[in-house]
Amino acid sequence: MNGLGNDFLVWDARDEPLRLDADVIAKLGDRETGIGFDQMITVERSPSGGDAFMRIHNCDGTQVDACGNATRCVGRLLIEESGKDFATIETNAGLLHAFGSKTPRTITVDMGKPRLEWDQIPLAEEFADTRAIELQIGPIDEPILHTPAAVSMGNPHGIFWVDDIEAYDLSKVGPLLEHHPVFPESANISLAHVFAPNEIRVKVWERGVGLTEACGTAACAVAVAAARDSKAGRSSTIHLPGGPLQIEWRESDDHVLMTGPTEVEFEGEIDLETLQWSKTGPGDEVSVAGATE
Ligand SMILES: N[C@H](CCC[C@H](N)C(=O)O)C(=O)O
Repeated sequence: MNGLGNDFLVWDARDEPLRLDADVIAKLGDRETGIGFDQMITVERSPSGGDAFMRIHNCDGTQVDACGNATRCVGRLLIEESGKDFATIETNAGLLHAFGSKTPRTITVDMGKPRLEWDQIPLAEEFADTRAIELQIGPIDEPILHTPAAVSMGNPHGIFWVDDIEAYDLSKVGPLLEHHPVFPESANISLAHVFAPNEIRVKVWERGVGLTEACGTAACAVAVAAARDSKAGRSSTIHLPGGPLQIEWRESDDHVLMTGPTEVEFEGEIDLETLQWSKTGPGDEVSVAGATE
């Protein structure tokens, strides 16, 4: 499945628990020799009353606690399976609620509250104001990127405000920033440009993955960082390379709502001994226009 091109292997392990070690996940995630994905999502029985538990591994095999685009995809599967118009998904970052919409395959997820304190991101130092922390790369007198905002949506994000997201080689500076010592658990890195009222262009270097077409938690983090710093209102459209996500940082309860599309690319099966895999079923039918609805 994918959400705006951020793609996932979604494994239903509710009947038969699945335990894969990091190097098997990395092998499956390899786009040359494996199936290829940004994250592996394992859907498990929820021990505490959710419709399911969602386990997330980046394609480097690291387990992480939040993945917005995948939450929409799992939400869609659970909603279609149950016939209800909502689903509750338990994650290590908390219980999330997914809601269907009148547009097929478009799902809204309540991603919960952003974490904004230095030790919640987490950051290695006690920054009083996480809207702009001391961090820069490049020549001291002419830094390439500097003073990012820091937000957690259950995973760490560093957000650099720029005037042109294409003016930087994110594949080069991304890894430096992802593993910068100021982020003790590394971080997902976004370049963000507010190009119109409540319209923000974003490009993401994802922790444990690299450049992706989209990142739902980054979209949430950028929208919150912009609102906190009066660069946008509490509702904004985040334009990622793979397409737009609508984000609302709700005033009443501080929750962040993310709305966007989902797509099933194909169904398949994998022999876990040989890691051979094959397609066994189609994905979403593609509309005449060639784009999925
Ligand atoms: N693509 C995911 C984010 C994965 C974050 C992961 N790269 C991490 O290490 O936190 C999303 O849609 O939110």
